[in-house]
Amino acid sequence: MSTCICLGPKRAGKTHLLKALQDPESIDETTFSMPTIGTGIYRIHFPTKSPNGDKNKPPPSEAPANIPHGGKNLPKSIQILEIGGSMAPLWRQYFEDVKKLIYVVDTSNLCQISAAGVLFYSILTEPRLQHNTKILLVLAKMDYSYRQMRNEALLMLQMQKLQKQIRQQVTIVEASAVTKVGLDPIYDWLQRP
Ligand SMILES: Nc1nc2c(ncn2[C@@H]2O[C@H](COP(=O)(O)OP(=O)(O)OP(=O)(O)O)[C@@H](O)[C@H]2O)c(=O)[nH]1
Repeated sequence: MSTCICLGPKRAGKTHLLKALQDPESIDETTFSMPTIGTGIYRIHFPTKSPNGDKNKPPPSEAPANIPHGGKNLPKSIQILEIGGSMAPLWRQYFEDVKKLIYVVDTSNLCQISAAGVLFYSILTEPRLQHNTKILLVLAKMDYSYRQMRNEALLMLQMQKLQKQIRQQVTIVEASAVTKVGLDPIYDWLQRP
């Protein structure tokens, strides 16, 4: 059963982002990710916070399944299924029992964004994703983009109009796999029940 899936157009930055979430040190500006043909599975371990607020990333082998946190058991890790951009015509096959959906858009490529918005809209209106699916929109490659790009990207995605037409609450995070901007809010979103 797929509980968390990651989608987005070709070369949007999904693999890079998931690798950076797995191991932030594994990605820098020289790293190249091959296009994902089919799907890929990533297990992401959440960084632990020490009492003084510092974050440590335990090696996966040391990570227990769950940790108590404020009286609740928050997951210690999550498995994410990445579906390659070249699989867009087949995305629908993966929409059963999805609890969390990450949609990645390349903010440095404004030519791609309108098409990315159309695909995003078709995902958000999918009946199987109406009730229990939480949505995260990642504005990726922010290290490439200038500050204003976030607003342009949201304009081109027609987010304001979209939010009025859909039932789901969409969380938006700006991120870069290279500078690691945005990784913390993504960990938080992934860890939240
Ligand atoms: N500067 C910068 N480049 C990035 C970043 N993320 C991805 N890239 C570049 O974009 C290329 C494509 O990224 P991928 O992560 O492979 O894209 P994808 O969405 O998995 O693509 P598909 O496998 O085709 O679906 C990478 O090889 C990097 O060169 C980022 O945060 N910053």
